[in-house]
Amino acid sequence: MSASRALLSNPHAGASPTLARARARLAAPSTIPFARLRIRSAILSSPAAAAPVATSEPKRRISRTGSDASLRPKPAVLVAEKLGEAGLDVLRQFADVECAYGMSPAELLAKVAQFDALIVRSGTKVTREVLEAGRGRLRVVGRAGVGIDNVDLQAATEAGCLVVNAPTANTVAAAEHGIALLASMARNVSQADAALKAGKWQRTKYVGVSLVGKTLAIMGFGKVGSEVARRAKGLGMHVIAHDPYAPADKARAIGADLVSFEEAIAKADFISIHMPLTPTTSKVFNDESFGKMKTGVQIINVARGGVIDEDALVRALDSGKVAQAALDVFTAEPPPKDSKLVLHENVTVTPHLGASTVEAQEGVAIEIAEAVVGALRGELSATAVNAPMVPAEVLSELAPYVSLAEKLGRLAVQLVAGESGIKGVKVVYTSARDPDDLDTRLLRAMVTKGIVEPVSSTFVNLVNADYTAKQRGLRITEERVSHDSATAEAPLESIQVRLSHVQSKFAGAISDGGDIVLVGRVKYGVPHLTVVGPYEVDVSMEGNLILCRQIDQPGMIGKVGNILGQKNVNVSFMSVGRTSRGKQAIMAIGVDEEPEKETLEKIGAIPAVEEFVFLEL
Ligand SMILES: NC(=O)c1ccc[n+]([C@@H]2O[C@H](COP(=O)([O-])OP(=O)(O)OC[C@H]3O[C@@H](n4cnc5c(N)ncnc54)[C@H](O)[C@@H]3O)[C@@H](O)[C@H]2O)c1
Ligand SMILES: O=C(O)[C@H](O)COP(=O)(O)O
Repeated sequence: MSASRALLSNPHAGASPTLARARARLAAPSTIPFARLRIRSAILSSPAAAAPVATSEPKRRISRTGSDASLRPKPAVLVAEKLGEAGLDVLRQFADVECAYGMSPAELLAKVAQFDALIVRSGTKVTREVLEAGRGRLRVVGRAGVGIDNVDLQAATEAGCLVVNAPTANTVAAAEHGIALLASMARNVSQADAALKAGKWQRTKYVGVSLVGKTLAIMGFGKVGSEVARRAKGLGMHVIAHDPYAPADKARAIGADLVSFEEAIAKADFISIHMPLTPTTSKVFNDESFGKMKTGVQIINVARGGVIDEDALVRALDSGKVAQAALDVFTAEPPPKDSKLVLHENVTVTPHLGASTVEAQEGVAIEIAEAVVGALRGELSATAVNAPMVPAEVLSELAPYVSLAEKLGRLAVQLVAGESGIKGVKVVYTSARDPDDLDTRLLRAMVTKGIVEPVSSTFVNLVNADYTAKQRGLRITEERVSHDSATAEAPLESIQVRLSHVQSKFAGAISDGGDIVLVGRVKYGVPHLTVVGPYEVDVSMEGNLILCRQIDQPGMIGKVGNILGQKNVNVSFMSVGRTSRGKQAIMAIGVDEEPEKETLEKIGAIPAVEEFVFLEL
């Protein structure tokens, strides 16, 4: 069995022979490059043992953890924002803890190199500079909360620094804050309160609207959104939800109907936003979407400010299209003092208080403290959001398959129709290798990454993939098919990703069994897409892809190529697959850049073309 396989084995199985071998290899510094040893040490070994302190190391405080470890310094943890006492207690049992709240960026930069771990909330920017300054010592960043948009994950990964968060402990607090804003906004509580304190008794001016029987649209049906839905049902509201990736049965169980974005915003009396800030959701609430809402709609946002175009919201409030908004989060935090949005008379604001309850802060503090201590001990973390821990030789063999697995997942999720939730994912590996010689955990993780990351703020890696899939109700099953080949040189022949019983925005991707099916293989080290639904194609998975289903007839390649060529869109690959001559065919076209909407529409307007879809790889 190869060493690479050993390192992909279950890390929790401490006594397993594979892990023992992996550890033995790592314990032999003469054969392991230092960088790899350091990466590994962040996951499995005791940090102090794995990274002995050089005598020249500056400012390292030495305190003793007991006779057994009398030569080991305790790790040092810097807590940069208010953390609950229960969490601090957990940390203090293991590490030297310094709480330095309210540091300026310069103070943080000056201090960070003295610590093994840094804990922040959303108010501290953990920038590339901070991570560079901590390089060599800082090994863990703990985000005491969900959103990690204030941590430069790429820089952390490059610096070999593990980032962990606390994704569950503040869910209920955020949901309760959403409900508080909903009720308070509907009854003008903040405006009436301010007026009365200014001496005005205005009973007629502040007549509110009732919640019972009204339609609430939950935009983003994840942890917080589904808890808001539960509570709104209790208030007698009719709840609809939009989340293209949420399981429909979870929504049904709560009594919410999953609908399209358009339907949700058109039908809602109240809209509550709970989607993460991603390139797709950035400013998704804009002039166009406000225009499609009911006049007098009321909007709550406790997710991230950037999902709303704030200037457009001011315009919608001024015109009366949006009657009121209640906002806990802003594009810039804190927002400018003269922000028209914050000062608008029909807007209720709170300073990012969603997670700020006594209970949530204690819960988050414990959740993050345990995650940070575990990471410092070198254990695998269920809430790691990055983890550069696959050794080089494993990656060099699996790298193209890792990329293939992620790209198949990424393509598959983009083929899912807006209203349908993903229920089950099946990954089929065809390989000539003995099953024991192929650990598919990394590949499965990458399929999950491909499916989840385009639609969420979650970062998926080898450590947190299964956890993430479970959290999202994604059932991933795997099957191995033996490939009768003379050589087992290549680890895999092909990978198939199958999304069961979903609707697709591209009917050609649906196989006979009603599933979205994609198959890919590695050719000359490059991932290729080889099957879409029932069609065989062969297209390199680089850049972007246009899939086009048409009646099989001569001249189609020329027509499509011409349209793209006229618009200077470079075609990298083109492949046609068909079920039988003269019937339907699929054209897979690799393009270097995204064609303009009109160019794609021209392709769609070719009479023989039945459907097309543009996909980002
Ligand atoms: N105000 C606060 O203090 C506070 C507290 C907790 C969470 N949050 C924020 O709330 C948001 C949700 O948190 P969560 O823990 O529920 O996350 P989550 O990942 O559990 O849920 C997010 C949901 O949004 C869905 N989604 C992704 N793209 C979408 C799209 N284009 N349209 C509709 N839905 C889409 C995802 O499928 C997922 O189900 C995050 O941005 C988080 O940072 C804020
Ligand atoms: O993402 C989160 O967890 C919330 O936005 C809370 O942020 P906070 O920890 O700064 O309150």
